[in-house]
Amino acid sequence: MPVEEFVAGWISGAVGLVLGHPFDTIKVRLQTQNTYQGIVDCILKTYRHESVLGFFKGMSFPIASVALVNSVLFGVYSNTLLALTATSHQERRAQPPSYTNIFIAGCTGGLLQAYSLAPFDLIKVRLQNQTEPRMQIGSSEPRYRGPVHCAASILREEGPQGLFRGSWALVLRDTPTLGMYFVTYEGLCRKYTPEGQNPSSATVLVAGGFAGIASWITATPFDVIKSRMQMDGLKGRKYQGMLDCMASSFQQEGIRVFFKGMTLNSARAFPVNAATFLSYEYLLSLWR
Ligand SMILES: C[N+](C)(C)CCCC[C@H](N)C(=O)O
Repeated sequence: MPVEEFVAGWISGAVGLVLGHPFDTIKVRLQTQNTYQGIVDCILKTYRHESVLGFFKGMSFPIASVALVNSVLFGVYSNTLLALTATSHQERRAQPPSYTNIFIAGCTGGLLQAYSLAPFDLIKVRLQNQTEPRMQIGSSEPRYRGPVHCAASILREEGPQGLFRGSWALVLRDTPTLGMYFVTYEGLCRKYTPEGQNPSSATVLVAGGFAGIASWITATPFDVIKSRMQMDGLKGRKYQGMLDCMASSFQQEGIRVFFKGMTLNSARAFPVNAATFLSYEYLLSLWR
């Protein structure tokens, strides 16, 4: 089993993650809190109230877990393709796998990454939604003191299944859209690369960026539901389950609710996934 794929997935994910975190925080706040007028308002309020640090809330767990999550995604993807087509990463330029196989492998990677991501993503979202400024004497204490305290409190108050709140929505968000992610990436690389050659760095950047945008645009409706399910349970239960969350969000806010955070998801997706794929391809070419 090609171990390099797992390691390359990890490092490249971490690079992308730091770049994209401020976008992510604003998005999560817009999806789950109704106190902001829009993107600019949310950025200004966050900055005034919490300084630059506010944008980086909840980042430590994603950094720690991206090793697991991204190595699962890229590792499972590549090894599923290996099982389906009997080609390794290096052989795939000469013998390109079919888009159906790429899609199946991407969905498999997506399904497994969603499960490994669920508890870390939940903690991230809970911390991102704490708007208390950090390290100010006399200001009100936030509910969670940090990621470990957050995890421990959820475990104590809601039991182990509490850590997987929203994971159904997360699985639905990630499975088909990660299939699409790899199909878009491969498709664009093939289109702009002469046959049998490796794609140039510019091609990898652009293909990675657009793969990110395509998959995030389609993932946004379930992303909203996922974030709301994850915040539910904090102050009692508002939703009976995922379907109830969808129905009541729709009733209260109309169809627009499913597109909350779409602009930010797409803006974040380009740099994050361009950096992710570039470092991924670069690392794999080093280890060849
Ligand atoms: C499938 N969906 C678009 C939801 C996630 C795609 C994940 C790709 C990358 N780790 C990122 O954070 O952008």
